[in-house]
Amino acid sequence: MPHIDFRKKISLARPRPYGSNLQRALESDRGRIINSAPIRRLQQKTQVFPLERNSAVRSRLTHSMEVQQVGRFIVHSIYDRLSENEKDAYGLSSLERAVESLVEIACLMHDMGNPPFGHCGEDAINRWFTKHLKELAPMQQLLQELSSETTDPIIHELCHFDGNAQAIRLVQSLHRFNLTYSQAAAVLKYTRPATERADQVPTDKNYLTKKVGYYITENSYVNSLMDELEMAKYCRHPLSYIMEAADDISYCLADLEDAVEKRILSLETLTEHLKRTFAELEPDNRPIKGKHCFDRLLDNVYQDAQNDEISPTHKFFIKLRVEMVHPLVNHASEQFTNNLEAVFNGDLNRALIEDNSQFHALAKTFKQVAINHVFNDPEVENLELQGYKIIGGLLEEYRPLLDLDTDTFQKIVRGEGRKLPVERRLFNKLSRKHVAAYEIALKEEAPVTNPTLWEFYLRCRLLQDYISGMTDQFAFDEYKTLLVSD
Ligand SMILES: Nc1nc2c(ncn2[C@H]2C[C@H](O)[C@@H](COP(=O)(O)OP(=O)(O)OP(=O)(O)O)O2)c(=O)[nH]1
Ligand SMILES: [Mg+2]
Repeated sequence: MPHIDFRKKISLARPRPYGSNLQRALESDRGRIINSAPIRRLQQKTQVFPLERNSAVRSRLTHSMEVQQVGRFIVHSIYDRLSENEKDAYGLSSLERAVESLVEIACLMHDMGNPPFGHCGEDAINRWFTKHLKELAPMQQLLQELSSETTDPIIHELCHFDGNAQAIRLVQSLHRFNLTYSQAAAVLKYTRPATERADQVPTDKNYLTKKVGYYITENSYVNSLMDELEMAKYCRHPLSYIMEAADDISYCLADLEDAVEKRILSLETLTEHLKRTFAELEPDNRPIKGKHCFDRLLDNVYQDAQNDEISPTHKFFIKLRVEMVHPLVNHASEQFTNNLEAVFNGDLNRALIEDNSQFHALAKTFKQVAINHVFNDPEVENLELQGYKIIGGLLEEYRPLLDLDTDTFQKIVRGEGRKLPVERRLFNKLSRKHVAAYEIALKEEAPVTNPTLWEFYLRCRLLQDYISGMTDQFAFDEYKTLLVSD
């Protein structure tokens, strides 16, 4: 086995270096993230149910805290699995606290770039740009002047807004958190630059690149991070696999618990759906390592819950979590150590728990039941349609800013837009932080040679930053305010 030394992947290096103690550096990363506005905003962002008023139902923040807990658990399980000699050989002996902290904070951060209204928020941004980008006045002009080789990657990128790429942008360009590269790399879930199409990437990296990972504005940052941590092109940081597994394990159960809390499913129908779906995926229904087979296990959990006089639902999910989280965590940690070389190199082209095992079938069962019986609930779909309307409507309202030519927009930025009363007022509503990032990027060396294209790209990004940074409630309120006359 080639040399595996985790000290190469877990280090003090950061864009603006300081200090010499790894533990203190990571404490400082923790502090900056926990005290940050993007983390606080997760409390009003959709996990599954948009604009949810029932506070017992998960927001992205409560979900992220649960992911943190599972992430920690996987780290402990990995360390328990390795002998002292192995830990020494892999450079992991003195890194347990560091790994635990990096994973916990990566888990807390993993959704911070997600827009309001969850999945449909991302989709709504991309639908709007796909439909309208080429109609915007500056783009029409650029399409006439420049070759498609120059414009295509930029168009591709602006039509592929992604919450994961936005998290990297928040870390580097919008908040300048100056995190250790190791901390940021643990959140870098996909490794494809947004200017590249999925079919341009080698097939042995197709999972790692199935979605865009980072934008052109963070390209040089990600290149430095990859150099510093010896990550090859399209490869990941090993700890990102743990963050991903913790997310998968957490939400597959939590989404169903929320559905029961919202009375979309009863415990009885949920139990039936789970049994039926698992039987389709695993017809031989073998006992789950050291436990009963899934049917029997579910029956026991269900019966126990019925005997609880105060809260059968609470009891059901506590028991189900105990029964499911342990095997799934053990499986994730086993996959991590069994595939240590590929995980270390970041070229394991799949998620840890997605290995066609019985555990994979378990996680898939929970996700499948949510897809078939929760996400398509009429109430959820109605709220999502509202989400589409709100995001699309907001972008439409801000469209006048994207129709201006560079010089006119620059006048507004300089406060000289008196003759453009609507555009000036719209501009004044944008976040100063986002505008500052736009202005800084314009002063720095441009990765795109045509200055008009680059400015227009940054202006579109500015709008995407603003809209995606909103909470569900803020987006809804803004929409009502701006469309008051309609
Ligand atoms: N309402 C609704 N929720 C969904 C749908 N599909 C997935 N979800 C939920 C399941 C999870 O709680 C959560 C996952 O959110 P993410 O946007 O982070 O997706 P995921 O982590 O699977 O993908 P990623 O690789 O991070 O882009 O969204 C859907 O079609 N409708
Ligand atoms: Mg995600």
